[in-house]
Amino acid sequence: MTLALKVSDVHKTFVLHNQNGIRLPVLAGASLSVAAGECVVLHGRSGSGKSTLLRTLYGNYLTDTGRIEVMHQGQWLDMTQASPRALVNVRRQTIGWVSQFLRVIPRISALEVVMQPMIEQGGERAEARRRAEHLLTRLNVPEHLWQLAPATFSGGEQQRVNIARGFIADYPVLLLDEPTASLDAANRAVVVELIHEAKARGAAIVGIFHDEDVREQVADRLYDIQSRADAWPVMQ
Ligand SMILES: Nc1ncnc2c1ncn2[C@@H]1O[C@H](COP(=O)(O)OP(=O)(O)OP(=O)(O)O)[C@@H](O)[C@H]1O
Repeated sequence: MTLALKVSDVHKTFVLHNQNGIRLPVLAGASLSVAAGECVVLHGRSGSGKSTLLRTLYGNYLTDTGRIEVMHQGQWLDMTQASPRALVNVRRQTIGWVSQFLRVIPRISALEVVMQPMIEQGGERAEARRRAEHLLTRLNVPEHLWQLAPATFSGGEQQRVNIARGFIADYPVLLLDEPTASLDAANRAVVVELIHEAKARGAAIVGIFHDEDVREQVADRLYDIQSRADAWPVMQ
């Protein structure tokens, strides 16, 4: 078993500075390891901290304590101590993020939006284009939309463009934040296939899936988040 991600004793408290400095303790000693080719699904009641943990793994939130080590270009790198420059490099080469929301870039065509992560990794344009077209076809994004900027696309079309963008590059680690939310059954099935293919090539995946059916199809194991808010009252 080759580990790709090691999370040790991560604590995270939100401090609401504009609300009298109220402290919201959310993560209390989160610890998990994820191997290459494995999909771990975050599990817990609403508000238990699933999104917080996923965002923390991507370096979006600072931690109070703990380590988040990722195997990056042959070496372990602690994301909690990484410089902004290292973080950018990790996100370009090692950790992919797929959510249901597309950050729309004005005037850039859907095809270019999807190709971009692979080109940033140093991929050939022709190969990136071939893969992007293949993914957009699989995700049922009509061909007449490919040359248009996705700003005017429907919510579901934008979501599928974003999924194609998230799966085009072969990231060693993938973080999936409800990528199937509000997709129809046919497109949900495509995303499940993409996840199986990513696992088969050795991606280590951490995801949140509210759809139980999808969860059962992709999860190798569940990681139960023991919410700190269950144990601690909100403190000032
Ligand atoms: N940026 C933030 N600032 C302050 N509090 C936050 C922030 N993000 C999340 N929280 C709080 O942290 C707690 C956990 O939220 P989080 O979104 O991680 O839960 P979740 O398990 O993903 O919930 P759901 O299943 O409903 O999406 C909640 O009480 C939420 O209010």
